[in-house]
Amino acid sequence: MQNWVGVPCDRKQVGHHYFHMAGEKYLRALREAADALPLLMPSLEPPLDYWPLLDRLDGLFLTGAYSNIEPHHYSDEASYPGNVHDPARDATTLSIVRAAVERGLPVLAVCRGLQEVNVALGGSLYQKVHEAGPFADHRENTADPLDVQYGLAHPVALTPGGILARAANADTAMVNSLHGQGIRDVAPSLVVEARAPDGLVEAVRLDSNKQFLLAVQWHPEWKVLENPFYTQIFKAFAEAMTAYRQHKAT
Ligand SMILES: N[C@@H](CCC(=O)NCCCC(=O)O)C(=O)O
Repeated sequence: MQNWVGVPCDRKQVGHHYFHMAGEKYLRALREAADALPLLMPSLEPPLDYWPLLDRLDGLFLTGAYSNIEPHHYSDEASYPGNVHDPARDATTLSIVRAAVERGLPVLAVCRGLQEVNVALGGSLYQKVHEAGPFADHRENTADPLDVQYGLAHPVALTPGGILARAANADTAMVNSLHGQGIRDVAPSLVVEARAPDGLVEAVRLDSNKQFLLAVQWHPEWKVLENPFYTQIFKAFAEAMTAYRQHKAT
């Protein structure tokens, strides 16, 4: 049986109207590397009541997005001028992450998704990693061709015994890098799964062996089947969803 994965949408204006959308590369990766059925979840405001749907899902997947979480969700700092926000997505994802954790639903989160997981569970973010202390600039050069933007950019050190060290079968891996924000304080219920050479937290998991929740700052969905490490991340998510579905049925 195929696993059903909920994918919260971005809310974006196209022309005169608002649309609810998710990037196709994420949906394809879920189908091709996790053999899952992705189901889009609109981000209306106020948020829809997704509690009954969560009973039917086998997993939750949080995509990346160009928008940034509004800082009032994690600090009293003002947002900087020109910062792009999506308050409808914030309202949807922050509550769904907490609901998913409450019920043990497997979660895989990418880039903005990692930032949402950390904020939903009580952590905080740097609004501009490249202006915060010792960190490198983790942003892509938007003038580069896409294959360069999403190409391997730096190594990450993987926590021994973690989900990612198992997926890579190694203690380091190369990843891409396309983000301006990043984790400042790790949420109390999360542990670090990977760090960049400058010390920035690049991946976290739930500090409990009872539930699969993995969040990564890079983009494993990019050409997922061409990169064995990226493929294994989606396979680990698929295995967790199957185990969860089978347990639900008993
Ligand atoms: N805006 C945040 C998150 C970055 C991110 O998720 N980028 C994704 C871009 C589009 C895509 O590939 O889906 C930040 O800058 O930190």
